[in-house]
Amino acid sequence: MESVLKDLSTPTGGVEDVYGEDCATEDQCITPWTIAVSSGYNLLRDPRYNKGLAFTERERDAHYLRGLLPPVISSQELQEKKLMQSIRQYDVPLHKYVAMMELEERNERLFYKLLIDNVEELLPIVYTPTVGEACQKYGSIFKRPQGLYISLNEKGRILEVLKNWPEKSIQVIVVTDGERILGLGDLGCQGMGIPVGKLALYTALGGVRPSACLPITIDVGTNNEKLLNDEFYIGLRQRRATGQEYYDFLHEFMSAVKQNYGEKILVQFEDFANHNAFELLAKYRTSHLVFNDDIQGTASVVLAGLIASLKLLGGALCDHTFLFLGAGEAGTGIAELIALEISNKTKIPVEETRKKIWLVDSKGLIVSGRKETLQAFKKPWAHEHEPVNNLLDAVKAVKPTVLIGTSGTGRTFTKEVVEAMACMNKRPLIMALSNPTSQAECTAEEAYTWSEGRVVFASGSPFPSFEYDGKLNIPGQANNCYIFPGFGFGLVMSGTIRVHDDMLLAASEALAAQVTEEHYAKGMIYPPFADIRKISAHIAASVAAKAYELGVATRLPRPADLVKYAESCMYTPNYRSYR
Ligand SMILES: O=C([O-])CC(=O)C(=O)O
Ligand SMILES: [Mg+2]
Repeated sequence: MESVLKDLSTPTGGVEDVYGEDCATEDQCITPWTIAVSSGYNLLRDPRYNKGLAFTERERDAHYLRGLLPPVISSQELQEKKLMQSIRQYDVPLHKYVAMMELEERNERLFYKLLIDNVEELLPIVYTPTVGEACQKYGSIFKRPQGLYISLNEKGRILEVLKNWPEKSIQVIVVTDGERILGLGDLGCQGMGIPVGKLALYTALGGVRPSACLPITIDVGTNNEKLLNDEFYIGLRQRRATGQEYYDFLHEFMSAVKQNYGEKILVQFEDFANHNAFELLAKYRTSHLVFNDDIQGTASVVLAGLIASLKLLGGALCDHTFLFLGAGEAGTGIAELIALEISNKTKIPVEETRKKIWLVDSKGLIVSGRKETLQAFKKPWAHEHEPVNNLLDAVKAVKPTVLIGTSGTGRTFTKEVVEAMACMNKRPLIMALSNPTSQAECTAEEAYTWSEGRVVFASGSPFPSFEYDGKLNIPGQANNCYIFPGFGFGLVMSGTIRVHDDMLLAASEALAAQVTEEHYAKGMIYPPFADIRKISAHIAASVAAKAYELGVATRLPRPADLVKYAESCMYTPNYRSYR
């Protein structure tokens, strides 16, 4: 076995063709792939094509289903109604999650139909916050593997592993190494719930075909002692590989992906730890189509909220002062995009526009005196100031109009902090972005109460509406899921080969433009999720337009109406008729 595998990974005759019959020379092994029409019992067990009781009489005859189903024929709408009823019967969100995952494995179109038609209700189940709990317990709830697992055991053979995935025309990969899952830390191999969840949203919110989506978890070990000692843990039982070993492995992965899928495959990095995320993005952004959701997606969604919020706060972006708690991927990513947007609008150099943006990390305000010991991604934010060692004092010193939490640590926007913001600003803007809900810097209720109803509030995970002094406040969900599905779809539909920061700005502006007067009246700075497919089409169109303008789009000629084109390319989950 060993020698065969070695031969396979270094083909001699057929160029770069590990399994293919066409190019392999006679001394090479090939895989006898077959393509078959699914019918009968197998058709009912193929989630892509199964329609359950919705198969028509004619289909039951033509596809050997007679007797395999009870006589009744249901519509997809009735199936949807039944499933929503059964999901609503579970009190525990994790049970709803498991029910949804089981549906995805049984009947893919019905899964997406439910998700699209009930997006506000089901997003918190298949996504934050419930997906966080699912990852923590992934080993116990694990039944059938989803996505592709690439562990250090596969070193030297990653291309082969990619070939084992049954779908060949992949357009989007979401990959994690599980080291920083939401604000929950290192969950190792169990981080798989995140790429799976993100890609479900690529399809439901963005319209990418499910078969074109590939979730991947790279397992280089975990430093989570609890998991290492958990008998149900599903990953490698070793501490994380680091340094050269880690980067070599990631490089093999990135090379194999490009070799297998070509130039136009989008790789979305998700929930990598700070110490790798910035480096990986910097390294691969010039050679691959890569997008870091935690740095760039979060930045784009927050900037959209800020642009929209100006209607409520007044002034232009350049008139505001920003303070962040948390100087990791999200914090510095958002800060940089704000600085870039202000610079573009005012023509002031970005080195200057950064000066209205301040960050606090675990050691206090980032100031020039700390420059020597700061990690590279924090250095641009080390402005002249005396040391300040806690958030409350930083608020008092910097006097921000906007306070943004990206620390991954819950309960850090205390009553004193919110009151200080409310004391200095008629309408303070506060964003508690850390996920899941347990890690939010404060709740919506706290923000509205402590500011006497004056705050404009948004959070990363959803909070319910809250009535203060007779007025209903609807908190925004400043989550990157507003952006990445439409953003990625825009790249895919235009055949774009590189991501440029201007595309992020285009996405922010497209999202902000979807907020209407009616929304503003309710204190909203994001449009409702119920409209997300339309929103995604607009984001996709703006991103594609920018890609064409920059000359990195390869789908030529450029469609004249990009919004219409986006809408026409989107996957819809309605059942298809079978001949
Ligand atoms: O997954 C989410 O809800 C947002 C996100 O990327 C993160 O928190 O890492
Ligand atoms: Mg993330």
